[in-house]
Amino acid sequence: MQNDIQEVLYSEQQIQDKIKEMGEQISRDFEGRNPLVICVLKGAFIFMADLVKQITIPLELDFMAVSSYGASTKSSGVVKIIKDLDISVEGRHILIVEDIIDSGLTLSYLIDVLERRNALSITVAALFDKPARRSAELDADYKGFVIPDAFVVGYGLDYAEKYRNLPYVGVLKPEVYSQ
Ligand SMILES: O=P(O)(O)OC[C@H]1O[C@H](OP(=O)(O)OP(=O)(O)O)[C@H](O)[C@@H]1O
Ligand code: HPA
Ligand SMILES: [Mg+2]
Repeated sequence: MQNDIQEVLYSEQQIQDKIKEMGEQISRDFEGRNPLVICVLKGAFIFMADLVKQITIPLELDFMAVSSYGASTKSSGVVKIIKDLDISVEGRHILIVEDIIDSGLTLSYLIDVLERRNALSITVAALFDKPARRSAELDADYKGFVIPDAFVVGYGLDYAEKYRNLPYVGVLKPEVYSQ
């Protein structure tokens, strides 16, 4: 697995330090709002677990699974809901937790769905932002790292379902996906 990585972008420690800062800021901003924190599976599962441990105010959490990449490094453009939420978003302050915003299609689709379900407010926390590839106009309210235009894996992020369990985030060697 390590042999398929061209370069480590962020170490486990750098990621944890950033998440601590994000959690502190979120705790201050959401005081008294009992947010419903939504994890966008599968990619955000590790970030979600680490982030909520750094949030010190009461919250509820739920999970939604969406997919648009499959075994490709480019978005199919079609976002599919694989698992929907259990808790109603109506009248709730929502914090969407995403691992990465790339084209922005997943997030714009999700925001649209949650607005139509009458969420009171929708805020986004994304660990990685890859602005070079954006086709939908949006940005995260809480952002970890802005990354270059490369396909990254690890810390929840996959290529064809592999590499999610790497504790750091790195750039995948192009020969791994172009062969
Ligand atoms: O901004 P976008 O171009 O839409 O890309 C970002 C989305 O793509 C990935 O999910 P993916 O569809 O690969 O599903 P996964 O989380 O199960 O890997 C990632 O986890 C984000 O949810
Ligand atoms: N890596 C893994 N999954 C992704 C990426 C990426 O760079 N962009 C969107 N989904
Ligand atoms: Mg994926």
